[in-house]
Amino acid sequence: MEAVLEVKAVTKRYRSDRGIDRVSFTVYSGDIFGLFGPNGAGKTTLIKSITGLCRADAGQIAIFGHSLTEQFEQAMEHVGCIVETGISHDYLTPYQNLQLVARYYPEVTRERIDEVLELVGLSAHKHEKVKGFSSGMKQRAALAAVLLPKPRLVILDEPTTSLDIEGVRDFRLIVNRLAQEEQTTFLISSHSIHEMERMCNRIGIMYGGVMVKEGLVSDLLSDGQTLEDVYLSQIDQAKGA
Ligand SMILES: Nc1ncnc2c1ncn2[C@@H]1O[C@H](COP(=O)(O)OP(=O)(O)OP(=O)(O)O)[C@@H](O)[C@H]1O
Repeated sequence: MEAVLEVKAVTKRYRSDRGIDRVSFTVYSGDIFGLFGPNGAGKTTLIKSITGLCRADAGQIAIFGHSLTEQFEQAMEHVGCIVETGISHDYLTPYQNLQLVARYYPEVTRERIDEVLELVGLSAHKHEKVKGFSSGMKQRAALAAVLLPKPRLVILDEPTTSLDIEGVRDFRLIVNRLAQEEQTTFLISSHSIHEMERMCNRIGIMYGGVMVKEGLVSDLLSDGQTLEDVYLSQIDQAKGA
């Protein structure tokens, strides 16, 4: 199994003395990796460190075998990410937004733009300005832009926050479909284990800046436990430690 993302002993401390401490984990090709933890656990800090939006104080990160610090461009070449808010221009339509993104990728065709709009469920709205969209529709438009060049690793920070129940279900279907049809690997953070339970094959649980548990969902579940049981018992243990 190919290691797509290797994170080794990554530490990032803010001036507040909070942050993340010696976080290590690996995401393998084809994984849908769910990164869970309560507010302030360090998920966004970890994702920002992985995507180069903030510089880790210590540790190593490699993506597709390329060091993030020494070979940033190669490391990020096949990565698509949305951290905090996705980028889409409000005064343009989703179609025009995708045309803009496509200018950076000569291999992206008009058919691919239509395919991605269909995938995220925006075909019927592709010629309406993003300005009038609900936050869930804006999230779909941002996701379309990330998926356009067929990234091999997609990193999403809290992608389901503005989605309604149907939107969460659609998101899950999109992720599963891409994992199967385009062999896309995912790293997705969330505080809602319910939403991700049916999607992830591997999870990491963070608390207080530390990765308290990590592994295959199939290994973590035993004796009829749900992922929520595993999550809550890990958080309780970490609180008591
Ligand atoms: N720019 C910053 N300066 C100082 N402290 C920060 C900064 N960003 C985050 N922190 C602190 O670092 C810790 C981890 O925050 P982070 O945003 O990574 O957590 P999170 O798991 O993503 O939380 P949430 O689920 O609420 O988004 C928190 O205690 C937070 O207060």
